[in-house]
Amino acid sequence: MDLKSNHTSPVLTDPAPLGKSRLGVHSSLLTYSGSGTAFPALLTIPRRKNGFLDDVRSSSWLDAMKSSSPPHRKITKDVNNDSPATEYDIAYRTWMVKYPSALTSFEQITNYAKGKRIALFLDYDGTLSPIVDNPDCAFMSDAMRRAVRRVAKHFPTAIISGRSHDKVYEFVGLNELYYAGSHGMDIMGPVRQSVVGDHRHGFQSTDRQGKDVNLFQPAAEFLPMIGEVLKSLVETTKDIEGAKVENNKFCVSVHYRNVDEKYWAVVAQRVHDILKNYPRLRLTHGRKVLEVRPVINWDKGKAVTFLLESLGLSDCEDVLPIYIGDDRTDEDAFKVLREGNRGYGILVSAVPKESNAFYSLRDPSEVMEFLKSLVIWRKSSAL
Ligand SMILES: O=P(O)(O)OC[C@H]1O[C@H](O[C@H]2O[C@H](CO)[C@@H](O)[C@H](O)[C@H]2O)[C@H](O)[C@@H](O)[C@@H]1O
Repeated sequence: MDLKSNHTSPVLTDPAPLGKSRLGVHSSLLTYSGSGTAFPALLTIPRRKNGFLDDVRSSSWLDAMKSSSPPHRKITKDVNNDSPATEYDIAYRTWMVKYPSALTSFEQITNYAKGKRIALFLDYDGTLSPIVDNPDCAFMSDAMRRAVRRVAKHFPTAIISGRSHDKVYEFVGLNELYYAGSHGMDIMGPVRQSVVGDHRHGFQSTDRQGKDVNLFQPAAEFLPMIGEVLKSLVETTKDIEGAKVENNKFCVSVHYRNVDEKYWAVVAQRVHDILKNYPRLRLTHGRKVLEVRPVINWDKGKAVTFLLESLGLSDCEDVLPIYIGDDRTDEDAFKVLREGNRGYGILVSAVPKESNAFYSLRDPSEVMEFLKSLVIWRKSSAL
């Protein structure tokens, strides 16, 4: 694949081929065992001549869909309490040896942060707001909003979300932050002439308060294509009960959280069939969501690098970026921080999973506790 290595253009010149590498789909098909009557009357089953649903019936595809958002489990927090530790508790605690809690390791983190400027990057869904069935109702609590507002007073803070920029701003509603929507493909950052000049996708604008800002939209040319695909996806999933298509401006999310598991393969197949016609778009798995996005060399990791540059905080020994996120797409940011030995990724997860993060937090309530602790630490260290 020939990437334009020039930092100014993240657009791929040679679209990735359809198939395994692009869609994560294996060619080995599982037999479609259900009959037409197993589906609701409204649902048209995409059938192939050989009686198989192709591609997406592969076990890896469905496994990825199933494992994309494990059910929340209660962890026995207190090691000394009376209830016996379950196998799951033990597995989680073992996992935490590798990814220690950012709360219990707080002193270690702040010791390292002494004399450094912390830059904070936060994912939204599953990090600042709990995962809920209806994506339109993923509100963050007032207490969390206060915690984010306070932390942003002390450290430059940005939200990097898969949602559209406008939607995530609507949920968070704080003007003291920087926002990057569409997995970092729609960034509103501080004005720094050199950064705009360096990037052909950047331009100056004003924010909601009339303040000068830099906008960076590396996938701008994909807007018409995304609009077209959005329409097709809405149309093709409209008869699947519970399926929901969300417009994230430069990306499209197809939610299957509320679809009966028996029909997940149908959702995947329909999405796959549409995307066959769009080699410049790719599909990634989020938490019970299929995310359609442009094939460009840009992700949350690149967005972190871009924002650090915009904030004048890149290549500074005295800067410690901390990124907190729960999703697969956050791994790109964790990786950038880990590989560059630049800062800490903190994975929000209640279940053990492999990650490029250094630390972990169990859920948004622990994220809030961590943010509050940062503020207390900063205030006390300023005395
Ligand atoms: O990068 P993020 O801010 O984490 O956004 C990723 C996706 O988050 C949202 O979906 C997820 O949260 C929903 C609300 O809790 C939940 O219903 C859904 O199952 C999750 O996948 C958002 O709706 C997507 O568009 C984002 O891509």
